[in-house]
Amino acid sequence: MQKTFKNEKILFAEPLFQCDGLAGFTRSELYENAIHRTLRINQLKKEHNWTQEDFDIAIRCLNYEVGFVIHLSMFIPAIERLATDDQKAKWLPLAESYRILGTYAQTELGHGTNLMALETTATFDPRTDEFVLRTPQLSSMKWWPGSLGKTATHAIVLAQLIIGNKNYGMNPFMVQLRSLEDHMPLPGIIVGDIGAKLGANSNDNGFLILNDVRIPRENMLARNSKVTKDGRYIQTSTNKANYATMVLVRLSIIRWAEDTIKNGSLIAIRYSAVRRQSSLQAGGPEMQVLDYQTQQYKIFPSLAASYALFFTYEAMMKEYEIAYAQIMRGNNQLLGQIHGQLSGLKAFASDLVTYELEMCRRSCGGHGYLKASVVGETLLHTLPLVTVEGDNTVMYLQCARYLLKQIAKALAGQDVDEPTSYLKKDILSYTCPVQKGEHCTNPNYLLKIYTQRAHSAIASVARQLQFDLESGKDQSSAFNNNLVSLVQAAKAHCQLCLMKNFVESVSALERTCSENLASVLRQLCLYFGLHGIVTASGEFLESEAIGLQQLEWIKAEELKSLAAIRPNAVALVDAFDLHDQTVMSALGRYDGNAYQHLFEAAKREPMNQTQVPPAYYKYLRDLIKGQPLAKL
Ligand SMILES: CC(C)(COP(=O)(O)OP(=O)(O)OC[C@H]1O[C@@H](n2cnc3c(N)ncnc32)[C@H](O)[C@@H]1OP(=O)(O)O)[C@@H](O)C(=O)NCCC(=O)NCCSC(=O)CCCCCCCCCCCCCCC(=O)O
Ligand SMILES: Cc1cc2nc3c(=O)[nH]c(=O)nc-3n(C[C@H](O)[C@H](O)[C@H](O)COP(=O)(O)OP(=O)(O)OC[C@H]3O[C@@H](n4cnc5c(N)ncnc54)[C@H](O)[C@@H]3O)c2cc1C
Repeated sequence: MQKTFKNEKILFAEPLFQCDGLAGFTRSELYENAIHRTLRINQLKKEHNWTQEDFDIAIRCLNYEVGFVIHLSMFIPAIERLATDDQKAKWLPLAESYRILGTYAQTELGHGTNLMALETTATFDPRTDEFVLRTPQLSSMKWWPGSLGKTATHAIVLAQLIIGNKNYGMNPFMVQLRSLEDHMPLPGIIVGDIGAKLGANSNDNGFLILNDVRIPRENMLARNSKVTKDGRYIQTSTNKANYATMVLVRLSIIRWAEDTIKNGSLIAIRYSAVRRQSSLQAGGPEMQVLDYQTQQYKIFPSLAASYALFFTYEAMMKEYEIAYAQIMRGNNQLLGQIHGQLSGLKAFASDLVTYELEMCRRSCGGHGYLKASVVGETLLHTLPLVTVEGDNTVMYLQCARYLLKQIAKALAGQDVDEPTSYLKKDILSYTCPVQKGEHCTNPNYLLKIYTQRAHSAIASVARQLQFDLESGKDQSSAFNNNLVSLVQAAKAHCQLCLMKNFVESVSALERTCSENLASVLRQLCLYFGLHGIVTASGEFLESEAIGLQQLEWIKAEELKSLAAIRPNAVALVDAFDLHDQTVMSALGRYDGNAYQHLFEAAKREPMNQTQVPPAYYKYLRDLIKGQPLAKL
């Protein structure tokens, strides 16, 4: 599924990219190693004439265990999206050649979600033609930005623009943090690392205090708004245009989520094919645990999610490219649509994979708790995806806000955006397409069920909001009263998007691939659809997209499809074409020698490098020999 990386052999021939050693690394070593890796990939890019796409795939092959993540994923894209042509000409070549190292400093100790409430100020001083940047109190210090702690020489700082006594809202400013001579913080800047995290510890997420730091007026990134020498504020685009970098990163998170769940499902499925435990027949040979229906029930959702997210990322990438091209030409017509879609899908994708990865970990039994299994490590690395780039609840609510606008348009007989075109249908004329058991095997029927459920969830919360407003509640309490239903409506829309992308992509592939392959993909798509209905059955029933009889058929078909997927499960994860060095798991190796690799990993354990541990001489010797213990 991943475009085969023709240079994989070159990459993994280097000891630097052989990951087995990372487990015993300290934070400093992880940090240094990550930087070393990115610089070496850059050298390889030059040595072998790799394209930017090759470079990006190399980073994915290394599971993003590289340095300068925010420099590459936010700092450079922010310059591209928020700077004028002159500013781009000045900063992009420096950033692209790593002569300046950047971060995106938006979140503060006191606020991450509510951007309007950010406290950092950039006050224009017309006497010197400068902005004065200030974090006025403890809660205003920047807190979290990746690479800020120890690496970044520059930051794009998001701050409230103040001219005279007037606040013109959040705007981006290029601020130099450290000397390019000796890397020391510049005057007025206090900067450091925020401390160890649950995962992603190669990254130096940092804090930043700005004490009246002066930057030239030209350092305000001025593609969307600028300040003239005489202190006039000129806005050339919507104030939301400065949020453009976040939209891109939300798209990247869908891909990140896809990559991690592919790893998880691959490890769980390969290991479950190797692992034998018990038997259903007395005295019979022990079964591969993958043959237990319960094991399939635990793991196949992650297999199906891997493919669903792959197709959804591809579809969203196309939508994004169209929107981005328009936006860069100054046409913001698609801004609301792409923001609404990507905020919901970022949340849905990250929710889905963090849940399923834990299922993958559990399916590996005790060995899943070993670092060498890598599933747990992957989960820890993936957990922040539900928070970064907008907490998921808040992102669902952004998506819901978009859906409410769309349904209002539909009800008023106006045109709606293509991804919400289903809202134009007559919701009352729906009849469930599944009228007998065998109808459940038609993915297009399931798609109709998903559509009705999403439509109904959105219509229902829109009605309830209307009712609350008409009963005298003010706007904000009416909204607060319906937040849970709004999130549910957004989830229903996102789940429909995944199902739709899956069904449409498989139909498109059917035209070009063999019937054997097509039928395997159709089966997986069908399973994805059935499983989604069963896990949210309450909502599907409540929306009357299905009745109890349909649920019974769908449940039965879901179980049947587990058995149908089983013979192809290993091939379906092999098809991800992931190198052992990418997956890094002792349990999920291509050769299936899970036990041998686990033992090798144990032998490499630093604790095993001496037979007798230092603690023996300190405590154990006297204890074992019955000697009185020294005062401890
Ligand atoms: C959207 C908000 C929640 C609210 O914003 P406002 O207060 O301005 O909204 P309003 O309610 O007034 O208006 C809503 C209005 O605006 C439109 N809108 C909102 N956002 C956008 C947008 N992006 N584009 C277009 N339009 C937008 C919306 O549609 C409404 O329009 P209408 O009025 O017409 O209806 C906002 O405050 C918000 O977005 N908050 C979230 C903040 C956020 O996302 N911060 C991100 C900080 S950077 C970050 O987190 C970086 C993460 C690292 C990413 C690396 C890749 C992931 C890897 C993670 C895994 C390992 C980690 C390794 C890296 C590391 O450690 O760093
Ligand atoms: C690993 C990692 C890397 C990061 N990298 C960066 C970076 O490079 N640059 C950067 O600027 N930031 C970065 N961040 C910060 C990140 O963007 C924020 O943490 C994120 O946007 C969430 O904001 P918050 O922490 O303020 O959460 P909060 O908003 O405080 O959320 C706390 C709780 O309140 C709820 N809540 C908040 N507002 C609402 C609302 N309006 N309605 C309903 N519920 C609400 C949330 O759902 C959540 O349950 C990073 C964070 C992490 C964990």
